[in-house]
Amino acid sequence: MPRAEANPQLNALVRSARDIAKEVRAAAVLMLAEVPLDFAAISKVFTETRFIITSHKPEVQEAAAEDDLPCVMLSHEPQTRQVQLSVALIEAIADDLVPTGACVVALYSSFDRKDIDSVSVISLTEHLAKLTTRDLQRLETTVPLGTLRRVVDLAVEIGREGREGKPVGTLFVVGNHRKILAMSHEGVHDPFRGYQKKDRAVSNPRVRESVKELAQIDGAFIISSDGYVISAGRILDAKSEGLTLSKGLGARHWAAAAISKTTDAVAIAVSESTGTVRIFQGGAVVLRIEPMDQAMKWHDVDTEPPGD
Ligand SMILES: Nc1ncnc2c1ncn2[C@@H]1O[C@H](COP(=O)(O)OP(=O)(O)OP(=O)(O)O)[C@@H](O)[C@H]1O
Repeated sequence: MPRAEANPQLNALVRSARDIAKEVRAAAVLMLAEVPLDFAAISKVFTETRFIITSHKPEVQEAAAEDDLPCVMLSHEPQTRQVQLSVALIEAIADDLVPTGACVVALYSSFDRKDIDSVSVISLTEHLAKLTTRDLQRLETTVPLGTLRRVVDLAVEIGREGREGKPVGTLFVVGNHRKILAMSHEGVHDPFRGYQKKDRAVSNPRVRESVKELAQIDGAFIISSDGYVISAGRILDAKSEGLTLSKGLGARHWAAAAISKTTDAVAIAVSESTGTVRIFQGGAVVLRIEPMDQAMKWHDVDTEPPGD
């Protein structure tokens, strides 16, 4: 495959990235590339640090594969560089290419459309605490963003705080609630039965507290698209045949994958053992959020992506 020539600017930036990575003990150097470069030659500079390519361009992904280098594939959507880097880092963690808490040096183009012109040092702990609304928007779900964001926030809080010093795991299924009810059965007597609608809104702080308390019971919370708790303690009956999940994920995560495969609902699982929140869509993990020490902040991205 033909490769773009490396110019002196790129060579200088690559060497700087290598030196910075060494200085800050970065776990990897991540290059967000727009055109296929001679990645094999560039990787020779990184003798002590892992070199990862990321791109939404198929020709760049092919070039990385040809050069035998790890590549995080981005989907083709108009996004800001910041969002592309966020997504790439989340995916790199999910693929076990870099550990959470690590530091990564990123090489990308921010002022120029194609030529790499910038180097950033990104601390993954701080970075991942700043999920952008677009991280959720890109999921393209029928569930309104407001509902999704509230439930994800709740899940992250449960994963981070647990209850009375004990870790707590739980499961939320959001959207298409009639179908989800039909595809599940009562595990415990529904603690929300008989409550008025306003006392079941996930936007209500009192309801959020109840959900956190009830997260300790077995089964899943079923949440409607418009953000009301429909039921709690439901055992999902969807079959997990034909699905693949990472090693170490148990029954709760298989149930989340299965229900998101058989319906267009979004399943959000909080792991009891690690506090990690995984968002499932179409039978697979589409977003993974590691537990943070500090509260997660949502950042709206208003800048427009650079044109193609
Ligand atoms: N089909 C299901 N529907 C709803 N909840 C389920 C289902 N299967 C399991 N669970 C819930 O998952 C809990 C724990 O299961 P398990 O430990 O196997 O899950 P896991 O995926 O390993 O998650 P964790 O990381 O939290 O341990 C059960 O106690 C139950 O509350």
